Amino acid sequence: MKITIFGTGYVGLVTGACLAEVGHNVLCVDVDQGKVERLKQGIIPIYEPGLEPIVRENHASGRLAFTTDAAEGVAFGDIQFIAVGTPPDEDGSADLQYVRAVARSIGAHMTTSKVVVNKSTVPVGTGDQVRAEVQGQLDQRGLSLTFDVVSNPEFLKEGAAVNDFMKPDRIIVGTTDPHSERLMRELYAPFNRNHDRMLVMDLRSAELTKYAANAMLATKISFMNELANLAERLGADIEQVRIGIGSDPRIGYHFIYPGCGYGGSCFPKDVQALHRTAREVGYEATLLDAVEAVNNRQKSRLIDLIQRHYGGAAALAGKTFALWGLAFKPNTDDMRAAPSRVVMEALWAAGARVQAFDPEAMEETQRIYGQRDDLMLCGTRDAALKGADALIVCTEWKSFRAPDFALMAESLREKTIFDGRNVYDPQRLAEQGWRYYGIGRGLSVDRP
Ligand SMILES: NC(=O)C1=CN([C@@H]2O[C@H](COP(=O)(O)OP(=O)(O)OC[C@H]3O[C@@H](n4cnc5c(N)ncnc54)[C@H](O)[C@@H]3O)[C@@H](O)[C@H]2O)C=CC1
Ligand SMILES: O=C(O)[C@H]1O[C@H](OP(=O)(O)OP(=O)(O)OC[C@H]2O[C@@H](n3ccc(=O)[nH]c3=O)[C@H](O)[C@@H]2O)[C@H](O)[C@@H](O)[C@@H]1O
Repeated sequence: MKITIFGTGYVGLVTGACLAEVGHNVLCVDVDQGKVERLKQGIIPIYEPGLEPIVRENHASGRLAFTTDAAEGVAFGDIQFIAVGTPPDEDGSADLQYVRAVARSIGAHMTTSKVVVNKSTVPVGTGDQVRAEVQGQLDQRGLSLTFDVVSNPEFLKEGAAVNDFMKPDRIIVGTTDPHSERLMRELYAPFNRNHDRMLVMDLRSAELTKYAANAMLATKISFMNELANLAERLGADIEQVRIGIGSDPRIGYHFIYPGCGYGGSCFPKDVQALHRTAREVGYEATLLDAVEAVNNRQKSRLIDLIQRHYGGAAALAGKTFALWGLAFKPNTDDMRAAPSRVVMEALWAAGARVQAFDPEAMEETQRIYGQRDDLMLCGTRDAALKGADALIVCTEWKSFRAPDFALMAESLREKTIFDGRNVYDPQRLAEQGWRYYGIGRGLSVDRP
């Protein structure tokens, strides 16, 4: 099939590459000329495991092409995917300007029937707006062409995007039109061989399913972080509690890791946007409000622990901290809403210096913060420790899991670790003379 995808970000590029990989012909359109030029040369703008080879191979085979020309894009695909950003507006609602702009482009250029598939995460009712934008352009051109608007939200995770797309848990398709459903079944047939993963529903339900999934996942995390803070005060260890509750199949072990808060481009913005949508229809979503508030507080948890250890914010001036993990999670270079940023910025505000290392997000950190006297980007994990007062872990990259603690003790000025992801064993470290602070590990810290 011939597919056009508007937007070559995490979702658009992964979708394009994976659809081409199974044999479809894909044209990706982006307004960012530099990005399109780099993609044509096989340069991938993001770090995403497994993405580069499939982009290169399918581009070379001619099944995956890139352009900035919207008219060319609209002419190409029977299916027109919208996969552009929906960032938060000032009031927390989703900013739909990019989605609307693509819908207008489609209406402005189409000359034959199309199925417009929205993959961006959008508030309930956006499908109607997309339909109105396309129709508005057709009306202006005096054309009467048939088209359908389908919702097909994406559930991939950064860092595992290719695998998630190739082996989806479910494929949500929001349409009541039989022709669109047939087309979507044909499109996704290669991903649907083992058993039927396609769930067809009305468009509004599909739009809400996406927010419901992200809000539920964010709720699990905030719940665990709330419990972690409680465990700390009660002298319990949240890691034991996590395992204890995870063994109940109704709860499960997945996605209940406490930490220094959830980040990334989606949970923070989607929880906010759903909260905003609720308000618009006269419903106060108390739970969503709490999920967000707990997360915002959690991102400062490491700073609270650090201040407590040193006896207040003023005592941080002149100190140097080694910081491992800048990306908002492992296996990505994405730093959008990363907890590390809250930690670094608070340390700088208190007059401390940071020696940071991340396996993939160093360039992104440089791009965001530029050159600063109080930030040293170090080439290796171990180099970041040299002469620092203590270590802070913000992201649980695999290579941080089993460091040589004896060697670390020689590099650091004090044997102190602030572990925002509970990677290490407090008992073992205590035996080796370390001062260890984790999240919700009441046994390892002085109780207030
Ligand atoms: N990042 C993720 O892991 C996931 C994101 N989503 C959702 O998917 C949507 C896209 O997210 P990302 O891929 O992360 O965004 P992104 O910000 O990485 O990429 C968006 C791309 O769209 C391009 N663009 C903007 N206007 C355009 C236009 N008129 N025509 C063509 N291209 C245009 C931008 O230049 C950019 O390259 C969002 O709604 C997001 O919430 C959904 C699931 C996972
Ligand atoms: O809509 C989206 O964009 C995507 O958002 C999330 O994916 P992503 O943000 O890439 O990453 P996650 O693995 O979900 O992690 C999000 C944040 O939660 C944190 N987290 C995750 C799991 C956990 O148990 N505890 C925890 O603190 C991570 O450290 C990270 O900061 C969802 O998992 C995807 O299904 C969804 O498609």
